[in-house]
Amino acid sequence: MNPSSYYEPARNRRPQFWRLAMRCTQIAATVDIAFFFLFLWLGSPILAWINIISIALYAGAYYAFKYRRNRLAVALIWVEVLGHAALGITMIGWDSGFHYYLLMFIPAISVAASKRSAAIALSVLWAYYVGLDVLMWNIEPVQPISETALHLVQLFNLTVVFAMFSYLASYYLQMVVRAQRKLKEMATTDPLTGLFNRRHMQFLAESELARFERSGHPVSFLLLDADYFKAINDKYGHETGDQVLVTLSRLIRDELRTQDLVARWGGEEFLVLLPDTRADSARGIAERIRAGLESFPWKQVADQNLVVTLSAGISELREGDDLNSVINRADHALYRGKGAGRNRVELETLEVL
Ligand SMILES: Nc1nc2c(ncn2[C@@H]2O[C@H](COP(=O)(O)OP(=O)(O)OP(=O)(O)O)[C@@H](O)[C@H]2O)c(=O)[nH]1
Repeated sequence: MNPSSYYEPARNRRPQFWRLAMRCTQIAATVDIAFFFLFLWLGSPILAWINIISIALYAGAYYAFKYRRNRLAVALIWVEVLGHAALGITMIGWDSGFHYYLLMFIPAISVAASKRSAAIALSVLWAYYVGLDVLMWNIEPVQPISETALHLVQLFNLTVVFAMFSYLASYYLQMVVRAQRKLKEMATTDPLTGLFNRRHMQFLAESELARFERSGHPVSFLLLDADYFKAINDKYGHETGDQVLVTLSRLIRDELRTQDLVARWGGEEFLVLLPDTRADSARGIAERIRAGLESFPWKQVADQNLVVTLSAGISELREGDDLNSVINRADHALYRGKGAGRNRVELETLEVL
């Protein structure tokens, strides 16, 4: 158990699991309604009325879950499944297949309980299952039904358990896929701007470098840095600063093609990788971004006086380059632009090579 979940109340942990448990109580109650009619039809009114008790227990469990009394809900489900299995088996025999339902607890226990509690609960479940089996070797069913009817009940139970296991498996698969997607998103994107984060951009850029080595297609890099961003934060506050960064990211993204990659490289610094683009064309793109920012109605974000500009440095990948060298050249060009008064786009120069 990790420390954060230790301090969380048990009922708040794994909400998807409890939602699934609620859905299962609904399904189980529906199955018991079907059982009620099946046993009436088979001429076993006692077994039919046992299902009414089961439906009441599932209804109780459903409302207990709804009002977050999860412990009570789980207790009611245990009572129902253990009781129903024992009654069904002792009344009409082991071949009725009521014991299959006990197996449904195995994944549920493993997911919901801590390791130690799961080990205890699974041992108790195993003992109960085996105990019922041994008992039925030694006694005859109390209210036997015809062999055909017994077969019918077994088929029904088997089908329900198959369907429920399939449903649980697909639900868990869905949950795992969703969690994986979320984790991937968290590992690769910057939470504020939604752009790639620095680490993921490094990974993507390395692949572009490898592609360049194979194909020799041109690749350009733009390093963009907001001007006087500290002053924006100081004057308008950090929250407005954040909004400026979000808007800036959107404006940059809007000027790029789908194959271009853009990342938040640092606090107020962005790196754009332009595949199949020469430095001259990259300059045009950077100019468009710069001009777009200049003409953007920033008063939407803060007040009338907010002005946001950026400086950009450009480099083009050359043979023998690694990621550091090509970004370094863009960085030098960027700081030449800063030194020359900001709100400028500068190309790399040969002396930095
Ligand atoms: N609001 C906000 N500010 C940030 C974030 N990340 C970095 N900053 C701020 O960005 C500012 C960058 O300041 P500097 O590096 O001095 O650069 P600058 O003020 O833009 O000056 P020049 O780059 O020289 O034009 C710092 O005050 C950082 O605190 C962020 O996520 N949100």
